[in-house]
Amino acid sequence: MDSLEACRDAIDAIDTELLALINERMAVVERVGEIKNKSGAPIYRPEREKAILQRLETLNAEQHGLLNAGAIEAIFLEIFAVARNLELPERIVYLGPEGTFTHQAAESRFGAMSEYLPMSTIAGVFKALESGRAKFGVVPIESRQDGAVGETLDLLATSPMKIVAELYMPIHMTFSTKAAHLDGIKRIYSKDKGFGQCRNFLNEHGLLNVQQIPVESTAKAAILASEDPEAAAICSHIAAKLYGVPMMFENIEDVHDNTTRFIILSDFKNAPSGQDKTSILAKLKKTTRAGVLVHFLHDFDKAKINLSKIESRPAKSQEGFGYWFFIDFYGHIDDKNVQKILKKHTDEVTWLGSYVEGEQ
Ligand SMILES: O=C(O)C(=O)C[C@]1(C(=O)O)C=C[C@@H](O)C=C1
Repeated sequence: MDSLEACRDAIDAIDTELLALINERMAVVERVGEIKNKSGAPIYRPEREKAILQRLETLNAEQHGLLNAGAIEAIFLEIFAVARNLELPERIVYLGPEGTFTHQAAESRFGAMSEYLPMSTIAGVFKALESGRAKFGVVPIESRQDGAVGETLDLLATSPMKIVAELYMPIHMTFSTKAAHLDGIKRIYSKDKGFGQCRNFLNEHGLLNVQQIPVESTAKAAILASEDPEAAAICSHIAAKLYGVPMMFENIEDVHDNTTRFIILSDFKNAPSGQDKTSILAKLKKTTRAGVLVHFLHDFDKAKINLSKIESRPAKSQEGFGYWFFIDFYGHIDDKNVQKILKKHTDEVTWLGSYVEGEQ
């Protein structure tokens, strides 16, 4: 096969086989959809998708395939997204507008074929889910640099929606503007966290004294900057491109491996995958009494359960000043040792979801 033409003929022949195989797979998927729709079982099964990816990655390594794990994931995540759509088209609501990092996160999991509904606030995402306007919701929950997204935690505390998946995405910011020079810029728009993540850049470019206007999202910042030549936006690459704002500087974030953790919300419980995390909210009684939290955490130690995170938030509905604790740990709600703890603290703990641990 030394000519370009011969190579292309070979590719065409392989693509014909691939297409037939993918269609064959989708016919089986359609059958799965019928079975699930009869029983009302959830369509999205992150633990099954994880198992498929792991099996294929192992197989690929044994066969010394040319694809790396990232490539296998990219191809198959899109296949899963198409498959889910075939089983039952489901709408995904996310913190918009179009072009937010959350939009990017949602697309990475639900593919190009799904129907998306952008909301301008995190509360709007929860509302759309609770009213049944969408099956899945995607919101940010924490950033490596700025910590927790308080609004998401507060809404998790009161919503019946559960976390069904988590995903980590690297965050790169641009400084985008229609102005020709930096000194023509009178205001900068971004999400509040956007300013925090680019403090060094703003300082180095003498922009700390320029008015900073926090808006709901980095995409909204790009829209505003697209309408105002005296403004700039700290926003994503996608948003700058989508709204036609030239990028003056790219990758302006202080920490280049800045990552945001997103959660996917829905109304079902995942089956255990063997590599799960669980999120709970602990409203411990009498938080002013010494040792309450220590005693609670000691139960995890005794049960040999590792915590991955603990975050305290001022309680919203307790008398006086109290705290709620958002805790993530390794394990699934159905695990025996987890059940034991949850039963012991049944009136203090709210289960927020068990889901496959995301790759960082
Ligand atoms: O196995 C299932 O439950 C399916 O629905 C099939 C399938 C797939 O394409 O392999 C699709 C969606 C689920 O999220 C997991 C796997």
